[in-house]
Amino acid sequence: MKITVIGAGAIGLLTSGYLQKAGHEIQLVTRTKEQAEQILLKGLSYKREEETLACRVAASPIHLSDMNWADLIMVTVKQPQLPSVMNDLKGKVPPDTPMLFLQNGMGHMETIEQTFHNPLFVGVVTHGAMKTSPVEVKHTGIGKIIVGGKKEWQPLLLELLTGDDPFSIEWSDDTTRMMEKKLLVNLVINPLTFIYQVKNGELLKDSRLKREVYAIFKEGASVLGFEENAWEDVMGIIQQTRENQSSMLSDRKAESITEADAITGYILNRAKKSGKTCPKIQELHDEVKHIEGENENA
Ligand SMILES: NC(=O)C1=CN([C@@H]2O[C@H](COP(=O)(O)OP(=O)(O)OC[C@H]3O[C@@H](n4cnc5c(N)ncnc54)[C@H](OP(=O)(O)O)[C@@H]3O)[C@@H](O)[C@H]2O)C=CC1
Ligand SMILES: CC(C)(CO)C(=O)C(=O)O
Repeated sequence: MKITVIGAGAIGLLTSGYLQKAGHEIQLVTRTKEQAEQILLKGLSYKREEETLACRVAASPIHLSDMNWADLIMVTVKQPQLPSVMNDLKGKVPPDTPMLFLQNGMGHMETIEQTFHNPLFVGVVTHGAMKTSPVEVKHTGIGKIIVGGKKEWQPLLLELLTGDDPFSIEWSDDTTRMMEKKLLVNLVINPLTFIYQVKNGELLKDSRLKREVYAIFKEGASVLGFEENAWEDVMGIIQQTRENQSSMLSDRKAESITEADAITGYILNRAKKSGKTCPKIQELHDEVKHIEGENENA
């Protein structure tokens, strides 16, 4: 399958590497001309434990990329970058080209559906990935990608779902629940790792942090309607990605806008609609926004 991956960050580089290895042809779309040139010159490499895998992929900056080439377009930019990417893609993607969106958080698909009437898919990623240079990514935690969309479009994605271990892609018939489960994970991990500037695994090592993790889990699970047994799943993903620097902590280090509005902000809105209060999540949200504001003004 010919796949255009938009966003050559941690997830874009990781998925491009593994999908190319699984036999797909990749066009990697960057924001800058400089990154595309480096990828063309050096290829990309993805590192898992002691093993480094390298591959060659096509690359071009978004304003020069051909959106007619691919059988599938995967969008792996972060939530705050989606509006600009959507704007760049408007009128350029053929109406029957399937598009798969792999963002953390919720709320984005409603906006995307208003602009694109293509076969749309949404996915969640539980891998840990850290970009270590414009052409290199470290696979810091093995998870999976779960995707979903309208059932009648599932056959379109079947070819993609044949990814090799440890890069498996699964289909979900219930995208809302799939996204809510991932939202609960990000709610618990991302803001705390951002605030305390620790790797995911530290959340389980430090007893004070673990208590905070549980308090956030309780509030989030109540808003999203999860039972106590969801705790095990959340713990499992923290454990799997213990060596990862969460994507929100990466934002702090890069002084970029975070995905807080689509994670803590989304939960707070949803709680408000159902008359619930989430003091702990409110506190976290305010703290992340405060630090983000300080970075912006620096
Ligand atoms: N990293 C992780 O471990 C995980 C991340 N996720 C989620 O996956 C999504 C992607 O995250 P991640 O890969 O970490 O993020 P990164 O910030 O590493 O990557 C985003 C990439 O998008 C690029 N980009 C921004 N604007 C444009 C544009 N207009 N055109 C083309 N490219 C653009 C950025 O380029 P530039 O750098 O030049 O600005 C950057 O390379 C997020 O929603 C995140 O929450 C989910 C699970 C795990
Ligand atoms: C899976 C996890 C928690 C990995 O760190 C992630 O989604 C993120 O960093 O945003």
